[in-house]
Amino acid sequence: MERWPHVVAIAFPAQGHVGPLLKLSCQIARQGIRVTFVSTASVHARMLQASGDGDCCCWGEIERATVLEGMEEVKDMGDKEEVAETRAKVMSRHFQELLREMNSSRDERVTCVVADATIGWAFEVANSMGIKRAMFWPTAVPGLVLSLSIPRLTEAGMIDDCGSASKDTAIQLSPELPAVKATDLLWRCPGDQLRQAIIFGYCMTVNRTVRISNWLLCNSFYELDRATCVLIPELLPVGPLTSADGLGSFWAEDLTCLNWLDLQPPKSVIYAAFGSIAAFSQNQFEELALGLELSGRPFLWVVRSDFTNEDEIRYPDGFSERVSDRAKIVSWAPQEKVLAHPSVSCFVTHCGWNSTMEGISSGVPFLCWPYFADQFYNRSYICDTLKVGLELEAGEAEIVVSRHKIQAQLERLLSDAQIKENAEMLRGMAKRSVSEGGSSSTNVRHFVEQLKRCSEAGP
Ligand SMILES: O=c1ccn([C@@H]2O[C@H](COP(=O)(O)OP(=O)(O)O[C@H]3O[C@H](CO)[C@@H](O)[C@H](O)[C@H]3O)[C@@H](O)[C@H]2O)c(=O)[nH]1
Repeated sequence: MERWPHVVAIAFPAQGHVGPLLKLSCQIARQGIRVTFVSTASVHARMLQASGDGDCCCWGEIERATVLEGMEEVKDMGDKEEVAETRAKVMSRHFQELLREMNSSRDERVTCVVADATIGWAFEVANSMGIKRAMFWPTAVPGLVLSLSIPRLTEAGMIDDCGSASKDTAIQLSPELPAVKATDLLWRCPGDQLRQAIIFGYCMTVNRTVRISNWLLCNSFYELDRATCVLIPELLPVGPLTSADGLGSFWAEDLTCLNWLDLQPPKSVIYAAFGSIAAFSQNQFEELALGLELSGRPFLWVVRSDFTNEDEIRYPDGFSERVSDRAKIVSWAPQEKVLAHPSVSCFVTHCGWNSTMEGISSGVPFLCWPYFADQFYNRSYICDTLKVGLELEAGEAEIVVSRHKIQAQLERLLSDAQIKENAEMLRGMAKRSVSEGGSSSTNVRHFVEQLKRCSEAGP
């Protein structure tokens, strides 16, 4: 019987995880691999609804399958740990059933499970069924090295059982990389110990996941992360994972902002967007609004309906009228297209890794305002290592950043010629890595070739 490789991809059910894995899935599918993308029914429904006509170009090339949310079995919705554990248990059980069903009802057996590193259970399931495993690391590569170092750091007393470190801690992952500060630990969630415990728990499973994985993939490119890649030689950077067609978006993109951008002068617009999770206090939201106003420049601001901790979005008095001739506010933007637009001058960001890679791909300088977890490390990476941005926030969620600080940092950023030059250089490197023969596209090709060989060899 003729075999074709069949990859089953599954991500943690959140925008920042589903998006990049779906983009990778599409690349693999375009190279002749059969791909089934697995998520929860609600995630699939959101993506389909967001793409308007119920479909977007890549879905034609990949199949969809669903696993249960796990929410059905959660007893106490207020207990975040219980929610996380129950969901993992239920999803894992259903994922196993799904794989069994696929293996029994198709001519081709599943060749490989490609899964996000945050769902260690998917690797356990695939391992127990003798299916090959590719781990996808969704954030900055040094974060992977940091996660792999947890046992050593705990043993040396540098971090405690909750992943916290004393203020003056500096973790040297490699002589080539700046030391990781206590405030930049991947799992750090200021003011939310429970969330930190959950993320630290995910990071602790990474050692095991790496051990049982046949491939390690990440959303970066070799030239960007050379110093870290030498620490994990088997790592295959396959990024930046981008797609300009809104693939995998959970919200409908407001395309009117592209027409608005067309009307603005080149490199004039401040783009402010904080990913899919970050939520501001009302006070902080107002300072941001007033800081953008004080900049005196045109701005495009993404304000999700759940962007503040209040029931509804409330702008400062008179704000909307005062900025109406130079502001565009949308609830979800076609971010990659926006960042690539010639009118955009800089990116005010929470430093989510996808936003970081998308900003790097477009050569925009960053004004960094991290909110939780890997975003603190990404901020330092952007500002201190890559030198393509400035920071805005001191690292504690409860500290309000004033409108004047926002205005001052925007001015500094936009007049910094070196940052612009560095950003432009990275843009070129990112573009080369994904073009024909570039490091990332070669890595994807090698991965695909190996999958094809595996499938020829059989299970
Ligand atoms: O108006 C918008 C705003 C965002 N996006 C997209 O949404 C994604 C957001 O991803 P990311 O920047 O990584 O932010 P989060 O949604 O916050 O992602 C979570 O997942 C990431 C990957 O693990 C982590 O780096 C983050 O800290 C974590 O919060 C990106 O692809 C953006 O292009 C849009 O398309 N339109």
